[in-house]
Amino acid sequence: MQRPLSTLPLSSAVKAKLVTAGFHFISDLMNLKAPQLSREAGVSQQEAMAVLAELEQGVPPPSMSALQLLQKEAELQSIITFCSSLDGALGGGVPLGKTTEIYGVPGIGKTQLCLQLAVDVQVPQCFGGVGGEVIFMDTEGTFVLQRFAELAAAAVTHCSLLAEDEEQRVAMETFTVDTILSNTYVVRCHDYVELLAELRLLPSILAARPKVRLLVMDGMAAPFRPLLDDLSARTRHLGGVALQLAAVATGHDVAVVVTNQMTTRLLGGGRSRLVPALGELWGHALNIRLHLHWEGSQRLATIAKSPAHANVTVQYQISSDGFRDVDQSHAAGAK
Ligand SMILES: Nc1ncnc2c1ncn2[C@@H]1O[C@H](COP(=O)(O)OP(=O)(O)OP(=O)(O)O)[C@@H](O)[C@H]1O
Repeated sequence: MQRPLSTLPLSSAVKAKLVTAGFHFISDLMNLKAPQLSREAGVSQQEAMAVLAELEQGVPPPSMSALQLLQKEAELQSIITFCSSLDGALGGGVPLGKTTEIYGVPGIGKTQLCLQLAVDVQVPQCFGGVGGEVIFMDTEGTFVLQRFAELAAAAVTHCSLLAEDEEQRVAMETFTVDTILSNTYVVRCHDYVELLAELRLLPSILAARPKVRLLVMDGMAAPFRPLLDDLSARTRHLGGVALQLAAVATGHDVAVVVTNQMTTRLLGGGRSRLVPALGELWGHALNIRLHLHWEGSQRLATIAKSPAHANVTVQYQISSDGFRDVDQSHAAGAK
């Protein structure tokens, strides 16, 4: 596990300069001398020497007992996907407090699932939801308002049909398309600089909006494409992003969901295969990876990585109402 620079007792101005220059972990600084650090991070020689002196001192990492971790895990809820077979495979849905990546080929339904989750996170608690709000970071203009409103309307209709007691009928008064739209905060990021800046603001945004339970980052690879010629900077930035997302997930009990595209990896001998973009290190940094793919004309979701669940594959479809089970005789999710 890499130690973040934020654990060092440095001034926030120096930390900000280091992060802007792409230094996020103690290991990023390990083999640097003060003049190089000063040059690369835009800090004074004195500040660079102070940073390196702190590294030598070492700081004990924060810790939590296994029992505390177990209690925290037990309290964490999940966001239902409205596809009961996927919820079952994930142990109840997309978990709060964890980072989840959805990857797959274009058109397979990554954005549709993100939009669906952005609606579902707002399902009232008395229907089995978490009654939260959502921040949707959109890097490629994929947040299509009309489609989102369509999914919201379908979810509202679904829940209103299920409402059977007074508590649920009262909850429906504030679970409307309008409230879903007004509890969805859309942030458009055009490049990695904007994205990194937004991420740095996230802790204060989340402090101001304590009901946010889902952070979606749709299109993780796109902003970093310009850095393909500078792989070490890209790796450093991605490492920092993964760390910030993990901190948001655990520190604010938020489900962090990112989407990733596929890229071609050459295997030699003229052979190639499709793999998730952004590399192995990125993949290791996330808690759960969900692979959406085709089998003939059938859409499948496979849990490619999870610390707690088997690598199960389930079928799903995208209907006009949204992300759903193939067998509609299954419950659609909310209870
Ligand atoms: N109203 C709808 N009714 C049924 N299916 C729809 C509807 N809207 C979108 N879809 C399906 O969703 C697909 C698009 O999915 P989505 O945009 O989530 O793909 P993606 O995996 O995010 O792709 P990319 O990597 O290109 O962004 C469409 O090709 C279509 O099959």
